[in-house]
Parts: sequence; C-alpha cells; structure tokens
Amino acid sequence: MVMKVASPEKVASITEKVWQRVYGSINNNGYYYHHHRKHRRRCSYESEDEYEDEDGTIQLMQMGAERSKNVLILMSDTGGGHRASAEAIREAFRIEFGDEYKIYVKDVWKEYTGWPLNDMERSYKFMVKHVQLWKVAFHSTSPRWIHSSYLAAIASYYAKEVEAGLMEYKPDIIISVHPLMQHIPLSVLKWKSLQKKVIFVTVITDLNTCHPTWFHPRVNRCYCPSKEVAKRALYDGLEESQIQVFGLPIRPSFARAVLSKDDVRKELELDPDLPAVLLMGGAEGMGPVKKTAMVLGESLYDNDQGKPIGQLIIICGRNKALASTLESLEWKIPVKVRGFETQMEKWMGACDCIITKAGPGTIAEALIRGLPIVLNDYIPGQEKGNVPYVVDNGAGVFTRSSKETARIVSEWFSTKTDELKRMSENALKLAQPEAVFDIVKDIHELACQRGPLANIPYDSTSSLTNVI
Ligand SMILES: CCCCC/C=C\C/C=C\CCCCCCCC(=O)OC[C@H](CO[C@@H]1O[C@H](CO)[C@H](O)[C@H](O)[C@H]1O)OC(=O)CCCCCCC/C=C\C/C=C\CCCCC
Ligand SMILES: O=c1ccn([C@@H]2O[C@H](COP(=O)(O)OP(=O)(O)O)[C@@H](O)[C@H]2O)c(=O)[nH]1
Repeated sequence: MVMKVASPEKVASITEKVWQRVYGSINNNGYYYHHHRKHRRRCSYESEDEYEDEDGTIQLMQMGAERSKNVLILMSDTGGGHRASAEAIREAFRIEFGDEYKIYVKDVWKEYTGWPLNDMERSYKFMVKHVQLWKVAFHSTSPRWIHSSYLAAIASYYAKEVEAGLMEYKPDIIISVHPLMQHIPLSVLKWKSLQKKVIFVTVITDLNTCHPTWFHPRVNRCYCPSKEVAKRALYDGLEESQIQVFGLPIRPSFARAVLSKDDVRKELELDPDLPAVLLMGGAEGMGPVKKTAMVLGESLYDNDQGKPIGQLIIICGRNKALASTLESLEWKIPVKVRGFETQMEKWMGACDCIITKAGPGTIAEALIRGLPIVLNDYIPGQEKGNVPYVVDNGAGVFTRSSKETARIVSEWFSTKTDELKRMSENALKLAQPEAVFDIVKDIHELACQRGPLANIPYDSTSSLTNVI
C-alpha cells in the first residue's frame, strides 16, 4: 500500500498528525523520522520528486519503510549449527540495524506440517547414528532430478500448511540456513505470486562438500562460506551475481567480545595455569568423546613427576547420558564435564586447543578463538570436506584414533608448543569473524535496492490451495 499525504508546505492534515504521532516528526523533505533512531544505515531512496503526483501530493513511500521489516529465518535443529547461525544472523541484525528489522527464527516445518517434515530432527539423528544409511541417503539424493522431484511432491502435499507457516510472520525477507528449506518455500512464494516481492536468500552453513539442495536458482542471494562452496554453486547453475562469499555466520559474541583468558578461567573455575583442551562433539555430543576423554585422562598426567600437564573440559551438548557417564568417572587430572552450554565463546576462550568432530559451526568458532583443532570424526557427505579445509590450511590435524589424539595434545602441551603456536596463528588467519555482519549488511542492501516495502498482499484471501 502506498501512503499519500500532502506536501509539507500545505496545511498539515489530520492524517499527517496521526502519522507524526506514530512515526515521529516530518523533516523538511516531508520524510518521517523516529526521534529515537540511533542506527545509521537506514535505506535511502531517490529524491521525493520522483514520487510526486500531478496533484502535488508526495507519495511517502518512506513511511512504509519506517515500519520494521519482517525477517523470517528458516532453520531446523538437525545438529546445532543451523540454529547457531540463525541466532548469529538475528543478533547481527539487532546490532547493525536496531529495530529496523523484526527477526523470527523458526522451524516452520515442525510447527505447521506433518510427517516427514515435522520429524526431521529425529530422523536425522537416527540416520547419522547408522552412518552408512546417512551416506546412501546423502549421495542418492544429490542428483537434482531426484531431490527436486521429491521436494516438489512434498511441497504440493503440504502447500497449505507451509503457506500458513510462512504467512503467519508476514515476511519481507526470508533467510534459509538449512539445506532442505529452499525448494518448498520458494514454490509456495511462486504459487502465491510473491517471488518478486519477498526477498529470499540462502546462507549456507557447510564449509565445503555441501549437499546440492543448498543451491536453488531462484534465490536472490546465496551466501557461501568458502570459495570451495561458491565453485559448487556456480557449477550447479547459480549466476555469479547471486553468489557472495563472506564466511560462515558466527554469533557476534565470538567476533566482537574481547576476552582475557585469565578472566574467563577464573569465571569458569578452571585451573589458571595448566594448558587446557576442550573436547566436544557438536550440539548432540556425537563422535568418540568418551573414549577420547579416558585416554586423555591418562596421557595428560605425568607419572614421573606425579602431576598433570594439562586440564580437560568436556562439553557434551544435549547428550545427557554421555555427561552423566563422564561425571561418574575418577580422573587423575582436572576435568570439567558440562552439558549444553550457551556461552561457547567463553569455554573456547579459556582453552588452548580443541578436539571435535568436523562440525562446521564448531570449526569456524574455534578458528576465531585461534584454537588448533584435532578433528576426530566427520559425518559422511556434508562434513567430509571440512577435514581438508582445516588440515590443508595448517589449522589442525585429523585422526580417528583416540590414542593418537591424546599423543598429539600431550605433545602440544609439552615438547611441541611451537607447533601449537603455529597452528593457532594459521587458525586466526582462516577465521572470518566479520562474516555475519557482511551478510546482514548485504541483505540490507538488497532490501534497499528493492525500494520501499513491497505491497505484500498477506491479507489476501486467495489461497495456494486454489492454485494447485
Ligand atoms: C534413491 C532414491 C532416494 C530417495 C530418497 C528418499 C528419501 C530421502 C531420505 C532421506 C533424506 C536425505 C536428505 C539428504 C539431503 C540432506 C541435505 C543435507 O546436507 O542435510 C544435512 C542436514 C543436517 O545438517 C547438517 O548437520 C551437521 C551436523 O550434524 C552439520 O552441522 C552440517 O553443517 C549441517 O548441514 O540434514 C538434514 O537436515 C537431514 C534431514 C533428514 C530428514 C530425513 C527425513 C526422512 C524422510 C523424508 C525426507 C523429507 C524431506 C527430505 C527430502 C529429501 C530430498 C533431498
Ligand atoms: O553445548 C553446546 C554444544 C554446541 N554448541 C554449538 O552448537 C553448534 C554445533 O554446530 P556444528 O556445526 O559444529 O555441529 P552440529 O551440532 O550441527 O553437528 C556450534 O555453534 C556450537 O558452539 C553450543 O552452543 N553448546
């Protein structure tokens, strides 16, 4: 809806007064401003002349632009990385643009649809436990004709539900941070003739060997975390103009916080002097965490001197069984066992290196903190390429052997401190802490280019179900 009000030199109408109340004062150009606005980067549009009608009234498109734009971030808790990236984007929008954007982070499938879409977390957990099953599912669905037809069928089956789920949030912008959330919402937007009005972008959260469902030719932007992923996007038919490479979006608390290791160690009640290794397995506590912890418990103890050469922090994420097993064990070295932690930047900031499966979120966070990485596992398919990404860039090593892992860490803490330092420097070189800010600024640019808020007919009574 385009709002029309009289030129400022004309007598202020009742409508103007009402809008003044709601939006603040009118400046000399007839634009409305919030009095309390403190964020700098609002969209600026062409001069008012371009909006002037024959009758002298100005179409105050800017008024529309003053309302918060709705941003819907589509994610699923299949692993912890998608949610972490979604939260990172939300926080970066808040920091950069204040109340200019209203952000909703949602698993629309879970809230609105039925099986199998509403049960992806459980299905995914089951499949990655039976790793061969996941490998077959991942690779057999890679050809476009397979996943496109499968997802098109699901889209038509759940059209009404997905439509309701998307429309609830009246999005001006939709951001997908999940590999299975391009095709279905884009089909719905197409059926609703909203494709030209709603901005749709994909933010890929895999560093290298990602699944081709991430690449959809009808997105406005595809944010790739690395050049490797950008190459795959081009190969899969996206235009160069659709692709941007900024890095993987990481929560601003990692990027912007200046942490002193001494202070966080004190806060987290860790030994102030002993070198510390963080052991984890993504948000679900996957991989050989228990076995590795037990071997490390021995190897980080110097039997000759009768004292520990390091301390161990184990973050089990949502794996409660793992946490309680580890808590019940006796240790020769200082060990902290934790469940799901919300301040990962502090735990990483307190440590000197990390052992983890090749989860992209954990890797990108560890790089920002300059932690050398021992990768001890990967999920076939999407995580496989994360191994060369770390190892070839000199930021870490890969081994599936718990003994080898323990040996490497013990050496880093004793005879090979130089290697630890070198890898830490390489990690910092690879880190992209500003990626999340670059992404939200670029989305903001897209929104500005699109001009004042689109007249999106969310209240339209026409339903998808009439179309298909
Ligand atoms: C030969 C005929 C084959 C027909 C296929 C039949 C059924 C499909 C069965 C399974 C679907 C497999 C989906 C494969 C595509 C997955 C794309 C992908 O990369 O997924 C990854 C995410 C998890 O995110 C990752 O987590 C990691 C850590 O754990 C890490 O953080 C990484 O960065 C993340 O990207 O996986 C999923 O979300 C998978 C959800 C699995 C859902 C299983 C549901 C099974 C039933 C039907 C599926 C419904 C829709 C899927 C459509 C499949 C078409 C591709
Ligand atoms: O207790 C925990 C464990 C993990 N994470 C976060 O969960 C994400 C895990 O993502 P990753 O891609 O590494 O693996 P996934 O869990 O998806 O397999 C990372 O951002 C971690 O910091 C967290 O916040 N708290």
